[in-house]
Amino acid sequence: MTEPLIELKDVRVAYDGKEVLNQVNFTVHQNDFIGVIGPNGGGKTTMVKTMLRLIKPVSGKVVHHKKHLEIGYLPQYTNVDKRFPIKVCDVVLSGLMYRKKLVGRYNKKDRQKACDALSWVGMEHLADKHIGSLSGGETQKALLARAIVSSPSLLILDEPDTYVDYASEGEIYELLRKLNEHMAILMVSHDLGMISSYIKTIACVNRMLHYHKSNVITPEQLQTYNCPIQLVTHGNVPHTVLAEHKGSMGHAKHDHQ
Ligand SMILES: Nc1ncnc2c1ncn2[C@@H]1O[C@H](COP(=O)(O)OP(=O)(O)OP(=O)(O)O)[C@@H](O)[C@H]1O
Repeated sequence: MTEPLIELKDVRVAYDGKEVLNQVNFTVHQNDFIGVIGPNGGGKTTMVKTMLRLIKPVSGKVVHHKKHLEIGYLPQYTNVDKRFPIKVCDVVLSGLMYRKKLVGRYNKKDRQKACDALSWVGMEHLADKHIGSLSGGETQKALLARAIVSSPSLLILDEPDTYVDYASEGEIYELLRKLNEHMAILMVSHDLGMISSYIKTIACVNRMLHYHKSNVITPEQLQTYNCPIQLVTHGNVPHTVLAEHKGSMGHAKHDHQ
């Protein structure tokens, strides 16, 4: 077993007294690539925000196992104002901002980190462009570069495919596969079919969390985990088989590899 990075212990979260997460016990280890799935409103984003300590649980604990655990985060809805005249490289640099005492005081080393992050996502040639001039997929990659600029131990992505088209999705997931050689990844997705060949394990979140130690899951297992999501098949995008089933939920996948 690899080193634990972050752990939720008996976590319970509520908004205005309404419980959203209950008895969540979950550990992310080094090298993990976990797909977080669940129905709308099941508590996926809430769990992510709890891990990031943006939300305080009503009870239970969030343990960061490293003293300064570096976490890169790509939120579901990003607040980049495209009308704001900021260059792509400055957006990426802003991923280092919280470390800086004064905004804007980036040194040569920071700029090199931003270049490296942009090169990871294949966008170094767009460094001096205005963020507003990028396409949806390019913007998403710039934001991914921002999330990895601090070389985090853990990268958390909340539905990274929200703004990208079908072709760019595969490209982004391939990139994540390479990044996973350097950092653990936890990715919320509504589309298990698309991500199943990239992830290693699955966390099903619907108020409670059920951890599934494989990237192959059946509709019956989803039912047992009380995780009612639809499994949709995708054209010829490579993905592993979601095991054959005879149940009534969703559609079984077929192997395209
Ligand atoms: N700030 C908030 N205040 C009150 N209720 C909230 C807040 N944020 C989320 N909720 C509620 O908590 C529940 C879980 O929301 P959350 O965003 O965590 O779910 P999710 O699984 O990420 O959903 P989706 O798949 O639709 O993005 C929902 O019922 C939502 O309306």
